[in-house]
Amino acid sequence: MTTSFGVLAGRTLTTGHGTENDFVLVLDPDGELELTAAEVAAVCDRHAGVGADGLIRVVRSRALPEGVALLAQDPDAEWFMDYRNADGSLAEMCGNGVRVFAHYLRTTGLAALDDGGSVVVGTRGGPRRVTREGGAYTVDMGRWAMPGGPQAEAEGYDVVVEVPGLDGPRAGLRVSVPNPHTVVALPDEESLAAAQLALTPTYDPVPPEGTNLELVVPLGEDGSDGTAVGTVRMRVLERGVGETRSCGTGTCAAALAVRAWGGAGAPDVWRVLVPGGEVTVRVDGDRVLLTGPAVLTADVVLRA
Ligand SMILES: N[C@@H](CCC[C@H](N)C(=O)O)C(=O)O
Repeated sequence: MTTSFGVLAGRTLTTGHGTENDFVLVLDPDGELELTAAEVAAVCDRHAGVGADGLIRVVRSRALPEGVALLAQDPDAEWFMDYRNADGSLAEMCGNGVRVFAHYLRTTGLAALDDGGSVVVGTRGGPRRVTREGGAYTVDMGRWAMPGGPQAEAEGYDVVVEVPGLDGPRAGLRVSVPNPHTVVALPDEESLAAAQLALTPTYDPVPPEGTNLELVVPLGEDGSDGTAVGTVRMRVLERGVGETRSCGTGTCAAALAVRAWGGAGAPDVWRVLVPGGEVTVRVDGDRVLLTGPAVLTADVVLRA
């Protein structure tokens, strides 16, 4: 198959990851690049391209119609994260990507971001403030929601999911942050390992915008320093990608679902263990915050 990088041919891209959820970043400050889904998919292809879970275009908000609308909400959102999944589809938000985006702005000098400092990043899900603390990044991920409403939250599920490799259908809880997630609890790590995420799960009802799927095993709580902290292990099947080694919005969804299942008194702070590392999720009322690392790995020039 011939791979065409199209308008990206000849460009220098930067690669990076957050807990091994990996991205290619392309700088397009004035919004001159009209990317097609095929071009994004060609670059993200792990055999014929650079390889990544997603592509992030780094563009000034004022250069995009959706960015201009966002600047009316938050004039500090100078830069916009134009996020595409590996198959070229658009997504509302990427929790690992927005940390890598902030780290890219800092590393390239496009934004001053000292320790303790912060930057507002425009996304399709709204403006997101990212704060650098001790080398890690904390993202105010904004308001979360459970599309099934209070009834689903109280009952703990609003969708039935069949996952290949697991014995029988499972109850899932939908969470929006604001991209769509479905969280399914499993009893133990053996079941988590048995799930065949290379095969396609089925959902009833079928989520209209598609969904990311998080399989989680709650691992208990620890209150040693006075604040209860829960721990959960997670695997994720990302919409538009496949199984990835982490998903930031997915870790928020996982923590929110496990917290709902725990009922009153469940911790607000969760360590979420993913194949690519660990992040911390803190629920603050109707908002959720995500803390984790961000790494840049290489600059690569695409051949024409
Ligand atoms: N990996 C991201 C989520 C990327 C978008 C997702 N695949 C979707 O289509 O909603 C994250 O870290 O949140």
